[in-house]
Amino acid sequence: MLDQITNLAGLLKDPSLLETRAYVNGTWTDGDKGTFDVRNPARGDVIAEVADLSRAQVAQAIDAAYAAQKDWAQWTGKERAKVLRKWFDLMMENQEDLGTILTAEQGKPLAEAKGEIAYGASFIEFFGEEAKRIYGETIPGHQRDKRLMVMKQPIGVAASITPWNFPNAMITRKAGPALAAGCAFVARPAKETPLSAIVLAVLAERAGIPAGVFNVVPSSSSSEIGKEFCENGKVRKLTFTGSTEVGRILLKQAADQVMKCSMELGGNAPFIVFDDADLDAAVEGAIACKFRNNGQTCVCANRLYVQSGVYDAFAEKLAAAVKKLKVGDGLKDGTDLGPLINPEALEKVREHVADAEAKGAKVLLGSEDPGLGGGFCAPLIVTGATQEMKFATEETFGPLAPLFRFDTVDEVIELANDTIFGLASYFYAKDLSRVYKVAEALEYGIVGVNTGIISTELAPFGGVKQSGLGREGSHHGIEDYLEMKYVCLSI
Ligand SMILES: NC(=O)c1ccc[n+]([C@@H]2O[C@H](COP(=O)([O-])OP(=O)(O)OC[C@H]3O[C@@H](n4cnc5c(N)ncnc54)[C@H](O)[C@@H]3O)[C@@H](O)[C@H]2O)c1
Ligand SMILES: O=C[C@H](O)CS(=O)(=O)O
Repeated sequence: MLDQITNLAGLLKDPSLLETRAYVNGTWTDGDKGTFDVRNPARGDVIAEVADLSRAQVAQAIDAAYAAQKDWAQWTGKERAKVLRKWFDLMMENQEDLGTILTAEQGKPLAEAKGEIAYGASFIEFFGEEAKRIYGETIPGHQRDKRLMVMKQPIGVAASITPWNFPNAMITRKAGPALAAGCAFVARPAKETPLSAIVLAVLAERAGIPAGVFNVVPSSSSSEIGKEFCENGKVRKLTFTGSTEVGRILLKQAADQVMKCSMELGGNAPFIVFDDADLDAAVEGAIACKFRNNGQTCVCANRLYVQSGVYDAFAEKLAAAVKKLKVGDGLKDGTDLGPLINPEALEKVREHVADAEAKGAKVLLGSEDPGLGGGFCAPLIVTGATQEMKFATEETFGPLAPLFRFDTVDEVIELANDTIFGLASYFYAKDLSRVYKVAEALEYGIVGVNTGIISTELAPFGGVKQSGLGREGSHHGIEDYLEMKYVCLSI
């Protein structure tokens, strides 16, 4: 039987990091709607009661951000860089506690949670440095008395809506460039995982980020808060990470104000193993890519295409590796796979397996129940997968690896691109000509070649087709929070 978390603060080196109120204009604030429960997905027990803000309170946070942004934009890039560096330092000094809070509310193994804290903090570090490099330009005039300039200026108030699967990094990947650019930020985290967002505000306050510049507005309501973000005239930027379905809703709502939007949406990643691949490396990459966060990432392999000549060998090697994965409580040492976020997520995995079996697939591994109850699921491998099965077009978002067979390069490119999504893709091959041609032919924003992990703050992360708009990370990432102003000077 799994232990209950009866006192989350008692698990922390610094219990004061566990805050449950909202952070608005530098003030810790209760919710007009009372509180909502945050549950640990491993056990289902309530670990915190968090302030439930009303739409009116969120409007007040937007007002505060609008007022604070004027002064924040006057800070030099170097001054902003200094407080962002302090924020980064505090995240890393408290990495263990932030990881424990994250695992308690999201379920992922503590080692992964601590890894997310470092990954999330890296965006604050990187964009703090970029704050000093927001360059304009001068352009030779079109007439002798004209001097042309381009200025880069902060867009204003940025409103953020983020998912539960990376409750730290999906916020910092936005707040980093936003604050570095001189914007103010209002974050509405997922109701499943608000604690990781709130503790970012605790550390922002300690770092000296001015009141009103970074605000966290937890709420059990999602659509009402989304409408406030889209309809409030003081919001200049909507930055969303989540499903394509919700992204569409928000884009339609934001259209009324022609609001600038960044969209990091759903995926359906192909993972292709060619017959000249290093199979052991491909298995290692498939484990990392498919089962990170229990398959609950936007860039997880959703479809594994294996060339006929190596299909059986790859399936055998993958099964041997998957059998070693330990399912259990994320707070316990040695756990590789925690629980899924909720019972509905487990049901979707079961639905995809049942659909595949009904259409002729075979469950190679993972049919047994891990016997832990709750949202725990044994990692699964299915063989005989075909494009007619649900997981060919829908994100499974769970620990299910369907193996598709293919014969030719042209065939697998067509299969891999046969989706409305275009976020991440992966393939393993050695022939240089094949590597270059396949990387060019895949219709995705991200291509991993001989690797299953592509995530870094140094690179532009984002999708094409219905996987999103814009990029997060890299020097490109700050452009989404800047406006370009052309000045024509007559002398
Ligand atoms: N591209 C990326 O970087 C990226 C990263 C992580 C997750 N995702 C995607 O997110 C999805 C999983 O996360 P999820 O289940 O939280 O997604 P979701 O779209 O259901 O929810 C995302 C956020 O939007 C909020 N929301 C839901 N409906 C809303 C509405 N009508 N108006 C305003 N806000 C609303 C939710 O409360 C949550 O905070 C997957 O599709 C995954 O691929 C994408
Ligand atoms: O779920 C999607 C995140 O963007 C995952 S990561 O950025 O690859 O860690």
